[in-house]
Formats: sequence, structure tokens, C-alpha cells
Amino acid sequence: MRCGVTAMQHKRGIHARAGGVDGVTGEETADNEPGADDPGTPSEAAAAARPQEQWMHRSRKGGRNFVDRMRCTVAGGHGGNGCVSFLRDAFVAQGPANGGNGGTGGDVWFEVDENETSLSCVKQRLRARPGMNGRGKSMHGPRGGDLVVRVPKGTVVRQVPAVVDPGAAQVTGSASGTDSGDSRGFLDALEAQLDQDARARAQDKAALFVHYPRWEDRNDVRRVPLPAEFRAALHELRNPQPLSLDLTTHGQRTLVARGGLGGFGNPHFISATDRQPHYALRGLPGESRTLELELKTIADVGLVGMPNAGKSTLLGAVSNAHPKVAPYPFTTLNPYIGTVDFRDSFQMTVADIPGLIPGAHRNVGLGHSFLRHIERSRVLVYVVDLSRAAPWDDLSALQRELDLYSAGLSQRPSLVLANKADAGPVAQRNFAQWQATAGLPLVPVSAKFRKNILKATHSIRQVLDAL
Ligand SMILES: Nc1nc2c(ncn2[C@@H]2O[C@H](COP(=O)(O)OP(=O)(O)OP(=O)(O)O)[C@@H](O)[C@H]2O)c(=O)[nH]1
Ligand SMILES: [Mg+2]
Repeated sequence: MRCGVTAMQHKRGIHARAGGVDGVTGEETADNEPGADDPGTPSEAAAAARPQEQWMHRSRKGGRNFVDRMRCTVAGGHGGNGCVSFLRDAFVAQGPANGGNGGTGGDVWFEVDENETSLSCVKQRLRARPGMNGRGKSMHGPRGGDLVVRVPKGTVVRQVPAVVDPGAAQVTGSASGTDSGDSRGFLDALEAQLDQDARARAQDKAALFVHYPRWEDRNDVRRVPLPAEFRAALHELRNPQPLSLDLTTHGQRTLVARGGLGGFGNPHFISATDRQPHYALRGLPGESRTLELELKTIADVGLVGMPNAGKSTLLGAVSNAHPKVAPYPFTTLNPYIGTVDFRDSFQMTVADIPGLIPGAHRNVGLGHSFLRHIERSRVLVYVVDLSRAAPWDDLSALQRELDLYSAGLSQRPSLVLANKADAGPVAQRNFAQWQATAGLPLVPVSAKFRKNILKATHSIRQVLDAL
């Protein structure tokens, strides 16, 4: 299945796993693997060792496969119709009714799969299989198959209106007549409306039945009472509950559109006055919804920084993920997750989030699509370029953007990784000056040359442990 293949591609590329932070020895990690100082262009030996990751890395280039916001319609399968049938046998001229019930339509479910990292595998129209019609000899139609849609962990689902109901607008229009004092007109209109509603209801009801050939006119189904189960299903269908979900746990399965109830066969309508009912109930349509899906990446740690600060280089240094690294801003366009394994089996997921610039909260530089991935991180790690003139200003600007996007976001447990500490005297001077006044824990690192990486990961873990 195409979707399944996509899932594996993402698994290999975006969710790369570290060889073990504790498994390597401190600052010597630069020699840990060939081509380690530039994770964006690993040597051939390293590429041969990870052919799948490399392949995946190419497929994600430019972020074409990544979707973190979409709309889709979901619809349960239509219920199968009940059957109108009578026993026909030798010496039995007019046998009893024996039409089977229709099968219930399949349901649509969302199932969280942590191996999915993008909404690209969710189709825009999702419909479960319909139930089969009932048949003669009391054969009930089988149930329609369910549709299980895999969605990434962190998907937020909201129901949005599908179409404007013109009928509702009409009623509002006649009600406004009361305000103008024209009460007679309003009552007439209301009566006509109720009349129309009653006629419509009768028509609706007639539409619910299926008739024996040439019995359409002889059957007066308006007087036929609907079975209680059917009435309840019809009521639910007419008054749907709005859906709002936050799918955060792997394996979590949630019903998003129920299949329609199957219709009842004609034996269901045998009564004292009608021993041979020549009608049966049709199946009901499945629930239908328009949903807005938004992926908010869930990771223990989110790397927050200006473009070019070295976030991707850092992710490559602490895990075996290989996000693209280049000396120009906005190299990373999608969140990229790596897993850091510690020697005591502790694991933490780290998300490399695309760079933020001043005004990101107003969606400058696609800020919104990046900021939404920060919201779910338990710990924020600010990656700041120490070689800039005033790195502390960068930190303040980042915190301001977070707070303007979502009040109090910068109050999350955080620490600062002062990157590019290798960048000569400017970096050293900046660090000395900043250390004296820093309000957050400040750890100098050189992601490119893998210096002080172990200290950085342990500092992050300390913050996580404290939660
Ligand atoms: N000297 C030095 N250069 C670094 C260091 N870390 C990263 N760089 C360089 O900085 C440039 C940007 O690095 P990236 O990792 O792509 O930066 P980023 O923050 O992911 O950038 P965006 O994806 O655009 O937001 C690259 O040329 C890196 O080689 C470091 O510790 N020291
Ligand atoms: Mg990057």
C-alpha cells in the first residue's frame, strides 16, 4: 500500500536514533564517525552503513512530502437496505415475509501511529465500506468494513462546517418579521413553514422505505412506526455532536464517523393489521464530517533558534539524525526529530524546528507553521549563535516571539546552548559577558566540531528529569 511505504520512509528519515550519547566519550565525539563534522555530507562509508536513511533524506529534500495542516472529509459507510421478500415453496402460495436486514456501514477510525511524521499519508476523502443489502430467505447483509486511518502522534482534529444550510437562513429571515411588528405575516409564514416541514417529514419518511415491485402506491408507509433503534440512529444523524480531538498516544484509536444503520427487512413490520408487509427500511447514510487536521509535533525537547544558529548541526551531533546543514538561513523547513539514547536506557526525543525571525508570531517567515511545533515540547533549548554581535538580544527576541504567539510559552523549562563557541575571541568575549548576567542555564558548545556535546545533553536531561 502506498501509504504504508510513505510511513516507513518517514520513520527512517525523520526519526533517526542516536548511537548513544553515553556510549561515546565526551568531546572526542568528533572522531566518532567518518565525516562527523559535517552531518549534511556524510562520507561514502557512513552512507553505505545507512542506505535507508540517506534515501529518505533525499526524499524529504525541499519538504515536499511534509504536510502539517490539512482538511479532509470522513464518512461512515452507508447502511445496507432491508429486503422485501416472501417464502415461496412448493404448495406454499403466499409464504411469510422473510426479507433479511441490511448490514451496518463501516466506521472510520483514526489511529495514532508514532512512525507517521506527516499528514501526507491521510487522504482528503475518507469513506468506509457500505453494509450489504439484506436478501431473501432471512439472509442479513454483512457489515461494511471499517476504515482505519493512521495519523501521526500530535494530530489535533477539529470539525469545521461543511456547507451553509439555506433552510436555516430562511427561518431566520421569517423570524426577523416579528421585529418589524408584522406578527400576522410572521405567523402565516411560520404555519406555512411547519406545514412544509410536516410534508417534508412525510416525504422524508417515505424515502426511508423500499417497496415490493409495483407496491409503491399501495403501501402507506407514513403510518408505519419506525423501530426505536432506527429512530435513535436517525436522531443522532440529524443532531451530530461536533468533534474535537487531540491524538497524543501511540495506538490510540478514535471513532470519527460512524457507519449508517442497516435497514430492517419486511418481517420486522408484521402486525395484526398487516400480515404481509410489502415494504422494508432502507439503510441510513453514515455520519459525515469535514475535519481540519493539524500536526503539532510532540518531542521532549524543542530546539528553538534564529536561522543559521546551528540547530540542525546540533541535532546531528547529539543523535544519528542527519538534517540538512548549510550556511544560509531557512535550510530546515520542517521539524526533524532525533532520539537520543542514554546508557541507562533513558531516551529523549529532540525536535529540530525551523528558524524563527522577528515577527514570526505574525507569520513572518512562515512563523506560524514553525511555532506550532514548539507548543508541545516539554523543554525548550534555545540555540544561539555566540559569534553574533549581541547573542543575548537574539535570545530575548526568540522569547518575545514565543510569548506573542502563545502567552507564557517562554516560561517552559529551558536552557541556552551558546553555539559556535569555537568562533574565536568574539565568541569567548560574548560568552564571558553573557555568563555574568544570564537568567537561564548557559552551556557553551560547538556543534560543528562536537565540543561539549556530552555536557549539553546531560544538562538537557537534568531539566527533563526535574519535570
Ligand atoms: N563555526 C561553527 N559553525 C557552525 C557551528 N554549528 C553550525 N555551524 C555552521 O552554521 C551554519 C548553519 O548551520 P545549520 O545547522 O544549518 O543551522 P540551522 O540553525 O539549522 O539553520 P536553519 O535550518 O536555516 O534554521 C552551517 O554552515 C554550519 O556548518 C559551530 O558550532 N561552529
Ligand atoms: Mg536547520
